[in-house]
Amino acid sequence: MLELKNISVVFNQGTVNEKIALSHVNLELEKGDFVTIIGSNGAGKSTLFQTISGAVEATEGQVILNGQDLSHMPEYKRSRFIGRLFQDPLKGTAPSMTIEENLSLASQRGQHFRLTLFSHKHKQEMKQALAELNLGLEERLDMKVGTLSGGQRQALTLLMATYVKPELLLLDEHTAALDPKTAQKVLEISSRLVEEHQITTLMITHNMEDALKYGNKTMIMKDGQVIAVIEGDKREKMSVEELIHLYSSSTHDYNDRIFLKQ
Ligand SMILES: Nc1ncnc2c1ncn2[C@@H]1O[C@H](COP(=O)(O)OP(=O)(O)OP(=O)(O)O)[C@@H](O)[C@H]1O
Repeated sequence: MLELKNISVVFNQGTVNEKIALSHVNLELEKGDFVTIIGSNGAGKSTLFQTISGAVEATEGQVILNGQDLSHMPEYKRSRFIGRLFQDPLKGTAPSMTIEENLSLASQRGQHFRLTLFSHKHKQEMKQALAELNLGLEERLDMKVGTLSGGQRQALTLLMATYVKPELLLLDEHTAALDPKTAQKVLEISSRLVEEHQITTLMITHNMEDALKYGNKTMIMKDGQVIAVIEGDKREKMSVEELIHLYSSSTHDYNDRIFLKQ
């Protein structure tokens, strides 16, 4: 489904500022896999997402999705079938447009955008999808998105990213800027949407509990490399303490956000 073949990313190659952000990363995912990614600061997690989404071109290696080599495809073309959410709830939605207008744009992913409002049937479908978020947004279609709270906005962004099912969804610490209660709610919505629609998903998190609670695989990164992928029985039985132990053997940076949170 998603194959990363020997991906390396070197920034400022050949200069004094040369930085190897990813080094020979290999990964093979099945359709519907939901992988949580943890790793110390600077491990290369965001660079990995940048490389998959096309914001950064790999220095070496290939990104293959459903058999198609995306390595040289520009980011805007990949965005037709790769959804991405960021930490900042302000990204991903248009604040001066209404909820309905934002969802109208999301429903046209991969087509030429036209700002058309929904037919009655589509409106009902949209209301149903909003109702499933359980945030009361289905009664506020005319509300400007800029007036929503961070959690509501991130849940809406999530709905928009999955409204037309993407082939791959990248969640880049998308709940890190929310308060803990709202973060859990948005994570639960994420997990439900991903499972319902069987969307292959990668999620970066600094929360070890969430890394084990959500998804079916957990990947640990260090110094630009994938050092472990935990899955199956081993993952089922793994406690947060064991994961922290495994993780801590990969980093000695005790200013790392994971340690500061425990
Ligand atoms: N555009 C860039 N130019 C030069 N170096 C970069 C660039 N982007 C990232 N890096 C470096 O590459 C390494 C990996 O960075 P990356 O942001 O991918 O790590 P991360 O695992 O997402 O870290 P964090 O958890 O702190 O966000 C870091 O050393 C970073 O400083």
